[in-house]
Amino acid sequence: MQYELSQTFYFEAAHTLRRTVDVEPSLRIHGHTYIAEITLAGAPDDNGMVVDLAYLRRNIETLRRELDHRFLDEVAGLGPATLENLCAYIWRAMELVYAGKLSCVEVRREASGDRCRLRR
Ligand SMILES: Nc1nc2c(c(=O)[nH]1)N=C([C@H](O)[C@H](O)COP(=O)(O)OP(=O)(O)OP(=O)(O)O)CN2
Ligand SMILES: [Zn+2]
Repeated sequence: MQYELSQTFYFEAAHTLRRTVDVEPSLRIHGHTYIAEITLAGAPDDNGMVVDLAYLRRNIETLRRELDHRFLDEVAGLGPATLENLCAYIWRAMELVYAGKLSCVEVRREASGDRCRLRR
């Protein structure tokens, strides 16, 4: 039996974006509230847990500090601060800790209804 265990967190950050539409406002520094969700999949251990959520929250907090109240253009390794690249960045960070168990990373902006999911 496969279980999916998720934890959601948010971060607020600024960025610019090079685009072919809305060129000028996108190049201006602006901010978003991002909501991210990390999903781990697997079978429960003898304690009945896929992973202990307390550890997952600790690892997320380390990652959150790299993104919250940051200018995303300056975050090393992120690239253009799109939802796609944020999913990839979070995936790489979580994959280091939860290698075989990481199943999905989602990043969304509720204000505009934008959402991106990266799955194994
Ligand atoms: N494929 C993607 N396209 C776009 C992304 C993205 O992450 N992936 N991101 C953006 C922008 O960050 C942008 O600020 C959102 O712009 P837009 O869709 O034009 O909407 P608003 O400017 O109205 O957004 P507000 O959040 O309401 O300011 C664009 N495209
Ligand atoms: Zn933006």
